[in-house]
Amino acid sequence: MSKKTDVVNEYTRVESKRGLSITTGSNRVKLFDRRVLELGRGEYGKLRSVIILGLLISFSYIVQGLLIAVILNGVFAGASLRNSELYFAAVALLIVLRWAMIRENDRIAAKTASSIAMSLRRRMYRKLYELGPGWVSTQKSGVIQATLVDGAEALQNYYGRFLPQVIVSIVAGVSIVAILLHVDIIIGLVIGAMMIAALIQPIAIYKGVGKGIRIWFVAMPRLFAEYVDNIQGIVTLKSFNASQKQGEILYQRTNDLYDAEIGILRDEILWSILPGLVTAICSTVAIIIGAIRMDAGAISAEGLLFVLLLVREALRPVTDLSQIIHFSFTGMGAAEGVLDILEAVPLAVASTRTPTTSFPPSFAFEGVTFRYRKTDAPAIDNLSFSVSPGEKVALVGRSGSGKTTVTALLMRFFDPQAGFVRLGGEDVRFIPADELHAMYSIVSQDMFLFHGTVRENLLMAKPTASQEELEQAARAAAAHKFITALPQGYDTLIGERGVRLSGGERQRIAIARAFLKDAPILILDEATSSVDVANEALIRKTIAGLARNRTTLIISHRLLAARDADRIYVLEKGRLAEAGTHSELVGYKGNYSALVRAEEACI
Ligand SMILES: Nc1ncnc2c1ncn2[C@@H]1O[C@H](COP(=O)(O)OP(=O)(O)OP(=O)(O)O)[C@@H](O)[C@H]1O
Repeated sequence: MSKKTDVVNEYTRVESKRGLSITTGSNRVKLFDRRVLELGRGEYGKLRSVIILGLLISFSYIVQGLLIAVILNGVFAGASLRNSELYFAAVALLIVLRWAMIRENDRIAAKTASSIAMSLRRRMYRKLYELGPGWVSTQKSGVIQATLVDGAEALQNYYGRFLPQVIVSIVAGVSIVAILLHVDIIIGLVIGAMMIAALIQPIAIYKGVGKGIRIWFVAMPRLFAEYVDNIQGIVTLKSFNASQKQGEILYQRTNDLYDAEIGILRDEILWSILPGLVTAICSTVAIIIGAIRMDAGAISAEGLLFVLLLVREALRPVTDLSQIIHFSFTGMGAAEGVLDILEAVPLAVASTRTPTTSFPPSFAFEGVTFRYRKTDAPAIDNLSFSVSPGEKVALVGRSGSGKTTVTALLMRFFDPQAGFVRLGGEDVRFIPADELHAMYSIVSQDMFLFHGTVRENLLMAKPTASQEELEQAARAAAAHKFITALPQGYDTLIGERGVRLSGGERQRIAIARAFLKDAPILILDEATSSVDVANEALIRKTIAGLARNRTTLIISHRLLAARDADRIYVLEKGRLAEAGTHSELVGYKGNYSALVRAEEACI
């Protein structure tokens, strides 16, 4: 498949997913869309000052035209220029006032536009948080970033500049036509019709530009996502010497973007020539019609003068609008990505039932079946198991057997297609997300440390913790010693993803966070997988302390970690294959004992 076909197909796929008219081949012109207008509902209050100033600026041009017509009428009537001094002063004052209003309008419009972008980003961020890791994991992080940054920026101009100008142009245009109709009905009608024609011409070339911009909004996030992937995976790329192949993909994505941009540029050149041409044609037609009407005795010479001065002003709102109409194309292109996020449906809102009556709580899966996507084989298949309050249970099984998916369902990042996940006997769907998440402390193989100090990363688990509490948790996690050896101790910056710490050190900070959170259920998902043998012994000891008085779920494909559990559940392709203690399962000679033999053979 050629590169260009590829991006167009991707574009078509995205468009068709969104049910846009463009895939039907109709290329329907859209400068407004109900969903996009509704999306900006919270922002419209901010536009009031921009619209009022815009109208004042437009009306200042009309009044200026009227004043000049009066002055010129006086001159033609043989009156002394001295009689017009007041009018000259009024024109000068108008020009100064308008200059001040234009400056103020630019300032307010820029401020309003960036406040809209900020507000859209906040809304998207809140929505992403509400959608949670389940939804986010189905998207490319680069695409989300591009939508948050570029999508919001394109829409800020749509709401902050294009929409106010539409209102100003309509009100000013209609007012001028009303005045012209009052002077002469034929001239009013002709100028009105020409104004509509002048407005339609940029929309007519929307077909090309609009589609180009929409393609750009597919090509750009794809390129961005590719860059993010490559930067995040730079170590892997280097170690596999795969940078050339990835470079070719990047080159292709850049070319897609280049093609889209060249297409837009080509249409834009045509579009930038047209407004001037249309203004010249309209003015000429107005002169001809005005002369004909004067010849027919319908209007006076003064009336014609007034009409000619007003025609220029009649076209100003239209040309002002043509100059920024591209904001509507980019806005509509960007809106789709923003709407994808804001209209995504989160899991149904929970009621406010109390999660559990006993501490530590029990939890259970009852006939749970879950597929990540409709067509996928189930990751969890009719799974039932329970964990009693304070019990330490291990979930083991081969890679891909569904262990981590069990955690995701417990945390309600996804809802199962069948069955129930219960916490303290309560269906997790009825427990408010905050309360549900407060029940778990998770230590997993890939704990995320944010760019910030050790202290900030620890406080995430308990923002009100004192230094003493931090140190107590760090000691319990065998982390205090290495933290104090860092250049600034607890105030040491540990960088994005904690890159300045070793895997074992990161893991111990994650365990300290779990100590601080002090939640009644502890989930250990391959908690010791990224540490060396000496550290593993240390961490296993700290984890044993952490598990005391908590309901604990140990997820591991290494059986050493599961050996001491009160009960072991063995998963096989998302189903429960065996259950029992270590000695019972070894004696049973099923999957578990096969895993034990395999592990012993490796050692
Ligand atoms: N986000 C996802 N989208 C689609 N399929 C997924 C996703 N995450 C996991 N799967 C699939 O679901 C199944 C269970 O995966 P899961 O990560 O729960 O297994 P696991 O037992 O924890 O594996 P491991 O021990 O390797 O971590 C696998 O077939 C996996 O490919």
